Amino acid sequence: MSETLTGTAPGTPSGRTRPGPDSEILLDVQSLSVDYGSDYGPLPAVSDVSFTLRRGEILGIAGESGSGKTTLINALLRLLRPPATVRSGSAVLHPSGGEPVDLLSVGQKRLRELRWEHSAVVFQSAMNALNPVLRLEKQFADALRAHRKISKAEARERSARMLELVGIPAGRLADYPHELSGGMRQRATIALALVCEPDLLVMDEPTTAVDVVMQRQILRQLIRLQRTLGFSVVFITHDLSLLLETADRIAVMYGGRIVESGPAGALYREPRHPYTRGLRDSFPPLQGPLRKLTGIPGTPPDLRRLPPGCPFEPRCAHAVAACAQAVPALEADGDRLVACVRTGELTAGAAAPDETPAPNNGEPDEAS
Ligand SMILES: Nc1ncnc2c1ncn2[C@@H]1O[C@H](COP(=O)(O)OP(=O)(O)OP(=O)(O)O)[C@@H](O)[C@H]1O
Repeated sequence: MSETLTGTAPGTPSGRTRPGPDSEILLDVQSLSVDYGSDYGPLPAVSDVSFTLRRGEILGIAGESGSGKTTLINALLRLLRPPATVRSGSAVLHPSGGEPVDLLSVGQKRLRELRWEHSAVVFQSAMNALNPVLRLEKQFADALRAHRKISKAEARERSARMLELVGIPAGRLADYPHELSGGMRQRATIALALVCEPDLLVMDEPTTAVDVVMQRQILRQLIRLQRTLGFSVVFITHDLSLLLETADRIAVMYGGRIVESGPAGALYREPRHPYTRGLRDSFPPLQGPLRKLTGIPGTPPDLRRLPPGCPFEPRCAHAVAACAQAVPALEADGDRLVACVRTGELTAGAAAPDETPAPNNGEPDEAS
């Protein structure tokens, strides 16, 4: 199902103008499924995922470890390696000034042109993404001059501007990565990804390796950069609270599927899928009063033995017989899309959890 959310508020907590439903679409992902080949047969790591990303929009994708987030973005970036196979789907990028292109099937030559110029990525291990034996200036210039016909002086000037945009003095271009502090290296990595001013920035847990204070600084910086340069972001994390202040919309993944998506603030404050609620209550909020952290009982699903119905059913305190029978469709529910047969009842507060939830192992599990 295509995600066409309406009713998003015009502003965000950060003061950015949130792209509305009429904003131009940058990326249109439809029915994407990815399997890993194994001795047990194909393991469905991503199943029937659809979403759209608008120009200037920040989309957060949240879910526990193993929910399929990295596989999803690796498919979009064409970084999947065997035994992974894209089983079906399309991911059409509308690059500025160019023809729409399906990232899943485009030829290698065009793909190389699109990288850096139209899409860039910051990985989990952002700290190690810089080449330790090259000064920053050389790394920035190499990226720029591979894609733009510009002089050395122009490349230096652009690199300096980009570094300054992330709060690093231009003079540090002469430094080697080890001469920067951890937070600076992280920000330099983001600046490098953005040096060719791409339309799309994909970030896979970019703040995992830094402390909470640094996390917030980097996220604020990201929002400032987004406001200045106007790119779109797909931001992946296991911590829903990180997305509250950063993302315009959030999609929550479980067992390879999107189980809920909607405007970030509303989804965080009033989650409709029981898994979204469990994920939210697994991490302390970045701001506001502390909540009791409850975690989610049980463990994420084993892809070799997915239940026939809702993948979350074995861990869900609200599960009823119908939940075990068929995978619920992702359906519109006001400002959201939710894949839960009980969404109406749960939203109205009519349903109490069953007396005895049936988690896999009965132990609270850290959602990470
Ligand atoms: N090379 C592989 N071969 C087989 N299965 C894999 C492979 N890589 C990932 N998987 C499985 O695919 C599923 C999705 O993994 P993926 O890394 O995409 O999830 P994730 O949500 O990004 O988790 P994390 O936050 O830990 O990276 C998991 O069950 C994982 O075990």
